[in-house]
Amino acid sequence: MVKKSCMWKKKHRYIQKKEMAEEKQEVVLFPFMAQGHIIPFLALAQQLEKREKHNITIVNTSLNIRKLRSSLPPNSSINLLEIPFTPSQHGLPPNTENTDTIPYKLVIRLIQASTTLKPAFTDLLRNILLQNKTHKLLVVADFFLGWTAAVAKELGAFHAIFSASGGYGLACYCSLWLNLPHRRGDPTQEHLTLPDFPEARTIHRTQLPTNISEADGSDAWSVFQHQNLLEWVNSDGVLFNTVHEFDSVGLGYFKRKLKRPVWAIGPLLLSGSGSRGKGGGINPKLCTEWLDAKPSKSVLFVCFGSMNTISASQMMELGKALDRCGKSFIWVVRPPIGFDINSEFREDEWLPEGFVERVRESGKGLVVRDWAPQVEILSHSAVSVFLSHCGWNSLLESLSEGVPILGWPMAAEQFYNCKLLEEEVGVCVEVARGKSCEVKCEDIAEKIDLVMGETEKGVSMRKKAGYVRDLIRDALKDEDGFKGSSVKAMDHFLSAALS
Ligand SMILES: O=c1ccn([C@@H]2O[C@H](COP(=O)(O)OP(=O)(O)O[C@H]3O[C@H](CO)[C@@H](O)[C@H](O)[C@H]3O)[C@@H](O)[C@H]2O)c(=O)[nH]1
Repeated sequence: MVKKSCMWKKKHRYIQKKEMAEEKQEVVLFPFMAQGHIIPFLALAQQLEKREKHNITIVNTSLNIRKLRSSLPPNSSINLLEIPFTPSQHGLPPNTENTDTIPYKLVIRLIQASTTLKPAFTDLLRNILLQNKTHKLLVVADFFLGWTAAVAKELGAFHAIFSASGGYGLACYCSLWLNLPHRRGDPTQEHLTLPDFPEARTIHRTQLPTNISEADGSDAWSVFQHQNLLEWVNSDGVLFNTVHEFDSVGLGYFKRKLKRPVWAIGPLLLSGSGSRGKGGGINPKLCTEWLDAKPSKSVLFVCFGSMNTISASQMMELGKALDRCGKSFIWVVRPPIGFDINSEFREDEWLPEGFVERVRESGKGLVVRDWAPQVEILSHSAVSVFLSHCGWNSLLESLSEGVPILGWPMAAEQFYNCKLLEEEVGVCVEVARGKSCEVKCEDIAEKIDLVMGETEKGVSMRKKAGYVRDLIRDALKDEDGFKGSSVKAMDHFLSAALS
């Protein structure tokens, strides 16, 4: 009898819980299939989970869902839903479901292929709506998935674009796509201005990513970007993984263009990056132990994000520069451009002679293959400066810890992220530009010395980076009745989505 009543209570509690869950607003998050996009989406999901007012579902293709599952704690209430996708139907190698396994030139194919997910995504949303009593659905989708806005609109759901990039960088990038072409006509015209974003002042031709400098409006990238940006007008607003205090100019561009609200809710940061990427690399514990043995603010961290790499000659010069400047470093390496990104790393061929043994024996450096626990590294007190490709997540992770940046932008909006942080915020020095520029080891070493040493520039950058770290912490503060700008923006966004 006792057993029976216990079972009844359990069942009753289960039904109650289920009913409560059904009354919550459904939130469907749909990142583009790239680590630099999935990671901040996951951080957003975790932040919404804490509010306990939503049923949260992340949608993606099966391999990405598998990876996401392994990075969620077992007690997480976040649902993961697979959407069918067959890479070979789109001319992609088998198992290509994420930009981290393909060379940059195939990225556009994956982007184009993502538009074919529309029918399956529509069915998935319909099913979620059918199962939810409140019929309240909020869809948050990646800026590359503009087509999802029309789908949400048709189903009566609230839709927001989520940008994993910052406002300023994305404003320059979008403006360039909207004002094509930029191919070299007059060779004396080295500088461009953006007609709808004059705040960026001038952009040098070398700051154009290859796909933009070659675009003529009819190539695959142009066609996609144009269509995608047009679709944004169907959305109810744009969420940015950024901080209003240092990115208001770029955010203003989108308010003006779209006449929609824009919410700066960042930085959305995930910890435990060791388990969220491709794996391999280095054991995070080993990495921390190595850093523990280093003096405070003495280590340079070098990493170019989840999908970029440099040319073989640039890699060689960077290796020589690290040798020459004598600073301690952690360098995440992957095969240079033109070689299979998933192949063995040939240190004898791509790095200076004896480099790996030399740094291992002297204890000066750690050369990590493929993937390192970046967030943990940047938060270690031994780290002084981050040599980065200026992907927006990397920059936010660095600035959240007050670590200044040596910028080596390579693609997409990275050139303008670097420009913002160098020209407007003062926490970055550009060390090189692009994946094909000629670099000299002595120039790189000189810049490393400049920012890591006790130079006027180095001291000022470190001071400013500390100031930006405090700004970021304030933006995220939610205590004693004080709400920082990013917390407030999240509140405003959610109340708009519910109303
Ligand atoms: O060894 C590594 C390499 C990367 N990461 C993580 O991977 C993410 C990389 O993101 P990001 O720095 O933004 O670089 P990308 O992967 O290149 O990001 C793409 O997406 C970004 C957000 O839209 C854009 O700013 C970039 O231009 C675009 O290349 C970060 O969270 C890193 O912490 C690691 O944890 N370990």
